Amino acid sequence: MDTILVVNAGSSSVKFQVYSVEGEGTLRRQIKGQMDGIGTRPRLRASGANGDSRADRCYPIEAVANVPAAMEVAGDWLRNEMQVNPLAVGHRVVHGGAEFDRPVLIDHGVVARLDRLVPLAPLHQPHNLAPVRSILVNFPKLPQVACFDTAFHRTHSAVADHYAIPHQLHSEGVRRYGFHGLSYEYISKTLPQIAPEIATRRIIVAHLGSGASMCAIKGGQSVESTMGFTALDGLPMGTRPGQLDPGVVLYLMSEKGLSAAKVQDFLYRDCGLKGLSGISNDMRELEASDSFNAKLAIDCFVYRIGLNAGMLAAALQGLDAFVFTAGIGENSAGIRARVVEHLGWFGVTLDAAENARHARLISRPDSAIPVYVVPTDEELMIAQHTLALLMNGKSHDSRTKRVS
Ligand SMILES: Nc1ncnc2c1ncn2[C@@H]1O[C@H](COP(=O)(O)OP(=O)(O)O)[C@@H](O)[C@H]1O
Ligand SMILES: CC(=O)OP(=O)(O)O
Ligand SMILES: [Mg+2]
Repeated sequence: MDTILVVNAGSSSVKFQVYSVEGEGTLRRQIKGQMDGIGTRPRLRASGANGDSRADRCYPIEAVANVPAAMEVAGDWLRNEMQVNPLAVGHRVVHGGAEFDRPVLIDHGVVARLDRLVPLAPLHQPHNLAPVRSILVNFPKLPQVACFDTAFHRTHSAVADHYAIPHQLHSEGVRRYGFHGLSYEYISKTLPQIAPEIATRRIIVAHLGSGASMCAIKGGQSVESTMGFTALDGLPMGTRPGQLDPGVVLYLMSEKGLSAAKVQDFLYRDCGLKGLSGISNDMRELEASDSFNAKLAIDCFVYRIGLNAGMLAAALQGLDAFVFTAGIGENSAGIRARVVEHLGWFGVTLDAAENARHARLISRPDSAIPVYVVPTDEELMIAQHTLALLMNGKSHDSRTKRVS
């Protein structure tokens, strides 16, 4: 069977899918799995084509302490127990910089150019590139495709993409890229089937996972994102602070004597829900906790989502729908209810029963706008892009290029 393997390394999980390639270039999912809870409660779960369980294994925290360890466990399982021997591999690569505005076939030159972006995504890019390199060495003939989190946001206006800093820095690439683009692309492509009446209108999508961001989408295209140059900006995340006065960074360096490397580590690993709560970066643990600081962390998280919704509604000049997705957005009825409360000023009302059962539409009929829960599928986007590049030598979606 001809298959495509998709690898998606996030900040707290490694997700993978295997698709068979059938007649006329149709993709059929054969295996879907993930190792999540990395660093807290590592668990490998995978299912087959019919949703049948293929694996459900918990690991001691020290056995899967980080993303590379998770990748190794998942890779061994796919090779040795599932005998996966793919035709091509599609990778999520978080940062495509100014150069990569669409998926690309990988060679050594591409890897070298993507390697230069490691400082702009230190929590992800090294993990994204590690399997790419290992496959290039061990299976040099196996086609590999890189699909970027940043690409979907290349439709932003020049105004949205500029920081108010001297133009020279913008030309060098210091600009607002935005991330989670594969997830937003999937939602944007899926909405015409599930909610055609709003699909081309003004939508905020809240991708609330270990990394979290929100995207303003109009006419199916990204117009604004809460994330910028790096995946540090915007909402508080599992271990990242989100929006932070740059003065705090100066203070850490000049008054606390932290080196640039220490500040980087601090901002990517010690802040966000973990830093605020002092307990965990994992929303499940915070929701289960009675601690004052766990509650504070959740309060800050939902408050900032509310604030950023106002900002994105301004970018869209109105709002026609709100969509929740990713680990927290898809699974936590409690957080969704709290966020909708913050949208109450706008006339948004929640159907508590539908929210509790994770229905697709969770707002009441009298709500000012509908609120949806749409499970994301970054891996399907990657598989489609990978197949399109294999078949045509071009990307699945040649998006309108930004004019700037
Ligand atoms: N049932 C749940 N309730 C609350 N939070 C959940 C639930 N399931 C997953 N999550 C949260 O989702 C987050 C992981 O989301 P995910 O989108 O998989 O992140 P990433 O891709 O960045 O690793 C974690 O904070 C986890 O606690
Ligand atoms: C860009 C980013 O934050 O990704 P993730 O949510 O997968 O960590
Ligand atoms: Mg993710």
